[in-house]
Amino acid sequence: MSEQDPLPPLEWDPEGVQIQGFSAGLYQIEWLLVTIVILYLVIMGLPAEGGLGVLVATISYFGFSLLASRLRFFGERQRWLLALHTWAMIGFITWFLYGTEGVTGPLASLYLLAIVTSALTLGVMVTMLEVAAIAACQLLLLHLQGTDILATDSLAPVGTSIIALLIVGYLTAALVHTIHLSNRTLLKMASRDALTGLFNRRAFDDLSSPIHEMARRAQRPYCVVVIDMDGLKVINDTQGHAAGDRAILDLAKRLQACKRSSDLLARYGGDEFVMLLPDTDAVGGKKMMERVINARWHNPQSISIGVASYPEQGESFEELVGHADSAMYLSKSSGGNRVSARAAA
Ligand SMILES: Nc1nc2c(ncn2[C@@H]2O[C@H](COP(=O)(O)OP(=O)(O)OP(=O)(O)O)[C@@H](O)[C@H]2O)c(=O)[nH]1
Repeated sequence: MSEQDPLPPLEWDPEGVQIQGFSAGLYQIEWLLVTIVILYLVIMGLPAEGGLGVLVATISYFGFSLLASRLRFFGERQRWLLALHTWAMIGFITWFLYGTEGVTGPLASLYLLAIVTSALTLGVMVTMLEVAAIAACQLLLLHLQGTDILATDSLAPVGTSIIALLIVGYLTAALVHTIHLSNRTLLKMASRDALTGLFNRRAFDDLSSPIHEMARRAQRPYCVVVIDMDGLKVINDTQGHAAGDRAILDLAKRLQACKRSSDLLARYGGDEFVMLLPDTDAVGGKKMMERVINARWHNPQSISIGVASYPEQGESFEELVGHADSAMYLSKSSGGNRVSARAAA
């Protein structure tokens, strides 16, 4: 049996959670944009020329944003939906500036809302692409206003606003990237056991909950297994704590090498490990753990194992952990290095 990397893949998706969490903020930004536009129109009045177009665009954009928030687009955590929102924002702002002839005025800073939204969620590349698109839109608007876009005087205000967008977009995207990296590190630290690199108890309990839910819905079995090392205290006392640590790490590697990729393994604390075997009934779970006991392994530690299976031996995950733990103590009191299964409830 070959030894494998004891680190299972990180199964959470912090980026996806971040995108989903941002959806509420996105609607606030969109409504802020609509509020500013409506306030402007109330104070300044509709432009004499093209006023109807501006009004229709504002109402359509507000409708789009409202519909998107009601339909809960971001339940799927998809980036392209966010990109669609930012491009729609840029389109609406461009149309509004066209209608109000405000391309060189303070209203051009509305583009910041789209750029910040994009930088927070879509990364540097997309944000820079959007800045370039905004520059093209501004030049087009100047051209449509009859300005010579090659003249230095007309390029200066566009250049100033584009540089501001570049700085804000780049810095925001870079900061978000750094925060994202540190979130990953924190998540890893919070979900892994430092000695073995396996999931810790908190992560195991969190990851088990959807597996239990799926098994309940599909009426499929699964097994919870508790594994406890025999005699670790003696190793610690006679060979030192470092030898005890090595024994724990070695058992982690052995369990990792014996399990299937779909099985969940964690260090529950001290010398206790826990496994969840999806789609496995009581007979299969016991057989699998007997294979672990009998696996050819250099210097194998004696271990006591308890197995409890869903749904025969418990309706809830917590109940199964309790039963697997009692079965493990049965193995220990019977001499150790064996597997016991909880009798059907
Ligand atoms: N080296 C080391 N020892 C640990 C670690 N965590 C817990 N222990 C020690 O492991 C020992 C576990 O003691 P017990 O629960 O009596 O387990 P045991 O000696 O294996 O005895 P039985 O479980 O009854 O077979 C304690 O002495 C703990 O201090 C660890 O990370 N490293």
